[in-house]
Amino acid sequence: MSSCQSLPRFVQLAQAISSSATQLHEILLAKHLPFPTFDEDDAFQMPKEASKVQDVLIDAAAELHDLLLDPITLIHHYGTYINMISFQAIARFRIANMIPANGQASYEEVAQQTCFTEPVLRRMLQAAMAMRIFREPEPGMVAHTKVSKLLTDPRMNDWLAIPTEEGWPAASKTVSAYEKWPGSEEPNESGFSLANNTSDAMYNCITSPPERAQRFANFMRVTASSYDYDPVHVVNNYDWESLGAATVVDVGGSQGHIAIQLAKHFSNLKILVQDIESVVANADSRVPEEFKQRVRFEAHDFFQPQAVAAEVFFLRLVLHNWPDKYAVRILRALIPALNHGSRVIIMEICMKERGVLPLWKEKLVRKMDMMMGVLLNARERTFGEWKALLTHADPRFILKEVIEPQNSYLALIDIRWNDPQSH
Ligand SMILES: C[S@@+](CC[C@H](N)C(=O)[O-])C[C@H]1O[C@@H](n2cnc3c(N)ncnc32)[C@H](O)[C@@H]1O
Repeated sequence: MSSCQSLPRFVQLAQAISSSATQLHEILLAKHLPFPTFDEDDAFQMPKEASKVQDVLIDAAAELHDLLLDPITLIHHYGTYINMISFQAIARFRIANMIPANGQASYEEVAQQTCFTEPVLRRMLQAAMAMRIFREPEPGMVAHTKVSKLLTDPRMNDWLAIPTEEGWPAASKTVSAYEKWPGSEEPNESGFSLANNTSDAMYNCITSPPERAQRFANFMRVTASSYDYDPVHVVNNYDWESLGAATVVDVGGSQGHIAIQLAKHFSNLKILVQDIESVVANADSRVPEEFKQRVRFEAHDFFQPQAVAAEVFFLRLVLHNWPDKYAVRILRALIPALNHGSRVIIMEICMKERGVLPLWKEKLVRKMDMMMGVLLNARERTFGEWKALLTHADPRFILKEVIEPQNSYLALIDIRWNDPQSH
């Protein structure tokens, strides 16, 4: 865009969109891939080679959109609380399942399966249609788009239910929580705690009733299945091979989804997954027979001193759930098991300064950061904040390298324990 500085910004943006759209078209043609549509059976997936073009297209189109709005309409556009009403209705009543695949249902038929009158239901769904969720193939009728079709999967519906049933009430109390507990480092002093009128932190509160726990588990499963969180980034972006016959402790490793992938790709590795009792209780049954010798589970509270000797302690998506005071405790609890040169690998978002990421990705990362605050009074951290956290926990934690896989928000932060006195 630098060659056309004299042109007004909206023209520069339109030109960037035009040339990037041509590039994307050529990539898709060359690879015989389908073009994106909103059709319910749409099979489009952005090829990895097109990710730079995708960044330019989305950011330029969004900037053009924002640029052409007046300020009040712009604020109105980003004030998304109204959108949550349709999302909540759709998720709570499982409305996506009321529309037949490749068919249609009338507003009246759908309304009869909910608590809404037909006019209210129609308003809810027409607001959703403005966001590409459902469509009106003819007056009075509702059909799927690719977005609403996705929600027919019960796990995807739960994925939508968590922001509406848990996140939205908690978000509305978050400013009040920061006001009530300024500078708090307690996970139970959050918008979530206020919204639920509880002194429990989110993870303790969300375990009952069972349907609530199941809904949250499904939300986590869907989130973990997105490409950004794919275990492939753990496998491909660290030199596990060079560790030889090493033991890796996956601290807070849930039911072993990362451990199984490590065992599958690195036959010399043994992985011990530690998590809370209820999580690891039956986890062994999920491990394929061929890996059972090398993937084991242990109930261990990561605030208690680590007792297992290992070459590597791996913590993925653990510390971002905790305010600094607790993250420091989790790191210090590893110290009894660390020898000079032991590795601690943290896999987390490493927040960038503003403007480094394409804006559409920065928006997603900043939402994740805000969500950690809303739910757990926690946060995502920048490189500088990770470094400061480690030094605060103990200056013998030496940050060696930050590895940033392509197409993943999660970086691998490679740390060595530096204490020649330890064995
Ligand atoms: C966000 S999940 C991350 C799971 C996994 N590491 C991954 O990358 O998908 C955080 C994990 O920390 C576990 N956890 C929470 N409190 C814990 C504690 N006190 N001791 C051990 N694990 C805990 C949770 O059960 C959960 O599995």
